[in-house]
Amino acid sequence: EEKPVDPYTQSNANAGATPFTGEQMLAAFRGREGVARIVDDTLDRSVADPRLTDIFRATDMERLRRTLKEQVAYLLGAPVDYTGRDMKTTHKDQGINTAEFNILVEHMQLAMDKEGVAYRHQNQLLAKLAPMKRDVVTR
Ligand code: HEM
Repeated sequence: EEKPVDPYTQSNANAGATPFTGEQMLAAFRGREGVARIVDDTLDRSVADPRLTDIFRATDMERLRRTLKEQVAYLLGAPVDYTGRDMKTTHKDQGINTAEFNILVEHMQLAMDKEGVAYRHQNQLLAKLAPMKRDVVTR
């Protein structure tokens, strides 16, 4: 069961970028089921990584898995709303540095490889996520 969070205004703008148009990108990620597998695998790898374990110690993983799946599906053009918080509010007290940001991206690349997502499509998603670094990295 998810833990309650402080009230916030729900908006797709909280996803931090505008989605791809058309159905091609979502198809390249094997649809919402592929996205779910990629997010679960990325988070499994991240939580198990001794370089990141401490960061996720207090995290409601059930909520993170749900909202990250929504966010990625939304950005890939799926007809779904992102119901999570914005990237700046979410990460402001996490103390994440650039090295840790890059490690999580590497885990996501491995997860996308495992799902069989072509590099061209992987890079298109990563290019959309990259500018969020300024809201995620605080030290
Ligand atoms: C562009 C990259 C990233 C995206 C798109 C992203 C996305 C998200 C989302 C959607 C949430 C949940 C929002 C909510 O609860 O409403 C979240 C929370 C969180 N993220 Fe990220 N994240 C990114 C990078 C990172 C990195 C690099 C780390 C650590 C290495 C990280 C650690 C966390 C933690 C610990 C939480 C839970 C915060 C809490 O417990 O309140 N994130 N992230």
